Amino acid sequence: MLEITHYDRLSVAKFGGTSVTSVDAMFACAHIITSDPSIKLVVVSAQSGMTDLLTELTLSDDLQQAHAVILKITQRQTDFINGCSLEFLKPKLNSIIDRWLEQFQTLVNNSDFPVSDTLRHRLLAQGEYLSSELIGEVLTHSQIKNCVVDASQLIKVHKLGEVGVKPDLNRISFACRAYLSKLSHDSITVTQGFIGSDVNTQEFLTLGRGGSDFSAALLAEAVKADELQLWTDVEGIFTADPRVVKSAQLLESVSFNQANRMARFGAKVVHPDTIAPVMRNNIPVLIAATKYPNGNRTWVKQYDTQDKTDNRALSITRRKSQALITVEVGSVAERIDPDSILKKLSNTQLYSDWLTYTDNVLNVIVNQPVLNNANAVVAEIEHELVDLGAVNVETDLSLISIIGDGFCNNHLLIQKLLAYLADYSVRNLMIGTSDHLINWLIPAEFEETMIIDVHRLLFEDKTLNNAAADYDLSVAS
Ligand SMILES: Nc1ncnc2c1ncn2[C@@H]1O[C@H](COP(=O)(O)OP(=O)(O)O)[C@@H](O)[C@H]1O
Ligand SMILES: N[C@@H](CC(=O)OP(=O)(O)O)C(=O)O
Repeated sequence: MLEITHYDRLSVAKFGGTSVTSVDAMFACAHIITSDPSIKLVVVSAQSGMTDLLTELTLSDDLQQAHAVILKITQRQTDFINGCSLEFLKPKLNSIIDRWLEQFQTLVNNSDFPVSDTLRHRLLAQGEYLSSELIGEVLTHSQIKNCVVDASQLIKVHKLGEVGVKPDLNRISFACRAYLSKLSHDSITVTQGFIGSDVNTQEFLTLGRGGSDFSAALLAEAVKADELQLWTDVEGIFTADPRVVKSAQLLESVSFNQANRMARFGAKVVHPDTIAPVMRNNIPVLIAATKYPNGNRTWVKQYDTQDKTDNRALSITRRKSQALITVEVGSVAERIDPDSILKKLSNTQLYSDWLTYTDNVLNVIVNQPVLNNANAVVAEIEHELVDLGAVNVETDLSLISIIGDGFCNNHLLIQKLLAYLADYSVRNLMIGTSDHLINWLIPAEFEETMIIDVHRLLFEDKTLNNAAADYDLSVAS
């Protein structure tokens, strides 16, 4: 295996959507890179809002609709240039945008609508291609020697049906090492998050919404980085989404396991697949705000002892747009093997990490947008079970989770939580399956009020804090 020997220390820094959304924000990224010579690999997302626009475009029924979205994208780039206060930089950035727009329009004009799956991936990826070229230019103006590399040449994956991708770690590692070993030690590499390609077919692929964190983690693993840095619009991981709970408190340090659970249960600040690659390699992760590079931050790292003994609730998270599929599997005499239903579900994008089977009723929570794409499967299950039981699908739910360690043994906390939840039509409350997670479903309309209230209960209520201490279980202060 090729060794990368010419760096004393190597960090991968990923800059999210808001960090590349204006020229000023890009200069803030440049400042961070200049201040930390260990940063050799930079991963960028699309400017915030761009992937939403590109998604809208991929859903166009015809070229006319697609052109209406192109107009919005063009306006966005005009605003980007107008927001640049450095006149000398404008022509360079303008020429990058013009070239990109021309290629983008050609791609759209040659497309058939509705777009094919292959084309959908290619269109979705264009936001990252643009932002990487733009930031490359800003870095050059900041005297940072850099080279922009196409991530589809680095992030090699296996396409899993229509469902997703599985990274090929050996191929990613080989591609990254081959590339970095040729790079001079005073140059950094800029690449796109969110983008990859199939190892066998070379088919162009994207990694799913928010997937740039995952790209950065895979690259950190591939080059055996000393550190992964996720630069975003908040100072780290908080006790709740700070946009929802103004009094949310920053967590200075969380373990890989804790961060993994928070991400999986909806703390959007980290993509759910990010932690596995860094955890495998014990690579610490810094999460910090691009705007306040010297401000507070969260470290995600190996933390085994604390993990087991801390006994505290750490954060409250939510997964929006959830659907609950309830399948009545039938009476004991004539019941259908729930395995066959699970197999059906697992063959679709309806993959779920939350299911129960009790009293001949199978409950499965899935992401609603995915459910909408998989209606045929729901109909198929419904058809098979028509004589035996019913399939019911409830939509517009949110999955609220409390995540921590050992806090499920805090009797007073549980008592107060249940008393609070009693006033709501809570569904599928899960307590005690593990001592680090409690979660439940709630109609989306109650979600924000509930998060604010439960946050107050967990993290701001002094009585509960004292009671928790009585049980030798402290709630995060
Ligand atoms: N527990 C949490 N701690 C911090 N941020 C959170 C949490 N839960 C959700 N978020 C949201 O995550 C957002 C950052 O993620 P994202 O928008 O994907 O950033 P980026 O585009 O930089 O990758 C924050 O603006 C915040 O609203
Ligand atoms: N462009 C992608 C990738 C991404 O990770 O974005 P962000 O870092 O802004 O969450 C998306 O919007 O889903």
